[in-house]
Amino acid sequence: MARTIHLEGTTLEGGGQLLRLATCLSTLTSTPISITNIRGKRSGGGGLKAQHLTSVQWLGTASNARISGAELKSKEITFTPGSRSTSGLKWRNGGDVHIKQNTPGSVNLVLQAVLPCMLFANLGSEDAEVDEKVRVKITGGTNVSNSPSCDYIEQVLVPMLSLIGIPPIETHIHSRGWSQGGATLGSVTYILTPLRKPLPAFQLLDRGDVQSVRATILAPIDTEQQFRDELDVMFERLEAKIFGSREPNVDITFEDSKHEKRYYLLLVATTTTGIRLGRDWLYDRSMRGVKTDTVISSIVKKVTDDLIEEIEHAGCVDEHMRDQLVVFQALAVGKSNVYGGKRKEVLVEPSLHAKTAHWVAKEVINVHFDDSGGCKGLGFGADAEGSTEHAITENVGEGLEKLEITGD
Ligand SMILES: Nc1ncnc2c1ncn2[C@@H]1O[C@H](COP(=O)(O)OP(=O)(O)OP(=O)(O)O)[C@@H](O)[C@H]1O
Repeated sequence: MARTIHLEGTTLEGGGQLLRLATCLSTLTSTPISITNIRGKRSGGGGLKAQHLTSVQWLGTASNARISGAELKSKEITFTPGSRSTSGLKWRNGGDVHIKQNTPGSVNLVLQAVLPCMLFANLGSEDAEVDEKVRVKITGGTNVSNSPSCDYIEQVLVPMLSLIGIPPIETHIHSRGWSQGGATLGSVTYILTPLRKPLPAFQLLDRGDVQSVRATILAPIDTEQQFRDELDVMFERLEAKIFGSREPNVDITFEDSKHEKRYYLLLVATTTTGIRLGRDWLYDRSMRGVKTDTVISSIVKKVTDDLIEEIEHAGCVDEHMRDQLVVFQALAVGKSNVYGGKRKEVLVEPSLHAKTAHWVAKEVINVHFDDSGGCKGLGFGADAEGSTEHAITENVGEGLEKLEITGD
């Protein structure tokens, strides 16, 4: 049995992402891990919330893991996946999966934890029904502060994953789940195709020019015109900064959020090389008491300012995408490079989330990220032709198709 790798949960960002990435890599590579002081840098004492517990339990069931400490508020877990040569990974690709939370915990943070497992798990398995698509329905929050929204996943993450060689993923939002304006549960189904071959190294080095911008507004219906007007004025003012000498191409869509406290704006720039840069904002507590007019103009200003910053550094990833690609760099075959851009001639530093992901990948699977964002990946599945190292059994894990976590 491999030695258990210990991770201190207060390291760097010290939030839930450390736990998600560590358990995901542990599951795929059958590496036992323990984590102490989980989410130790978060207010309220840290520990597992429903969203984190959901991910850990799904991955634990998929890998037939022995887990201790998997309960709400727990600050410490050990996660020992079953050895592949004996029990194998129980997750078999294909079919329907429903992961249900009864709180509006971010569905996309659950997706962040389970997606690499669903994409990579069957590499090297001779029996794998690799042609079968996986339809994963996740219940919870679709628009939650400090996490990717479903709109961001659909318009930014999925196209970026396609660029690096992941088969296209369909997004079907059935209903919105909000963390603002009273807790509301929503659900979304992602339809994905598991990888047939190890993921080759990828190079995201050429940003290209911005050729279009899409604005997605979710807000009370009576604010539609004001939102559109504010955006029109803003785009006119910033035209040269966004499009340079190109013809401006802006598309605005509006959806009624059906609640006076639910405002969300996402701006996505698409470049000539297919790169997507996204920035968004969800109305939150910090804006309570602020008048509607001011709410709208502040959101429009904040999100456009953030997008301009992303455009000006000329890198191939926005701040949030950078850490979300780390797991794919870490598992790919060969050295993948992701250019993060420059500010005042100096390379943009990886965010704390990205640095944390680099650290977790180094600790759990011993891959190293250099200062410019390059990483020679593990080559997951590349040595598995005919071997059992990354192969899995045919069994479908009991309980994987339907997982329900209750509690806060
Ligand atoms: N606006 C956003 N758009 C896209 N992705 C985002 C956005 N905000 C945060 N993220 C991503 O969501 C993840 C958040 O990780 P983090 O550890 O902060 O989450 P968490 O599980 O909610 O933890 P905690 O509750 O401990 O903060 C990161 O991958 C980050 O890049």
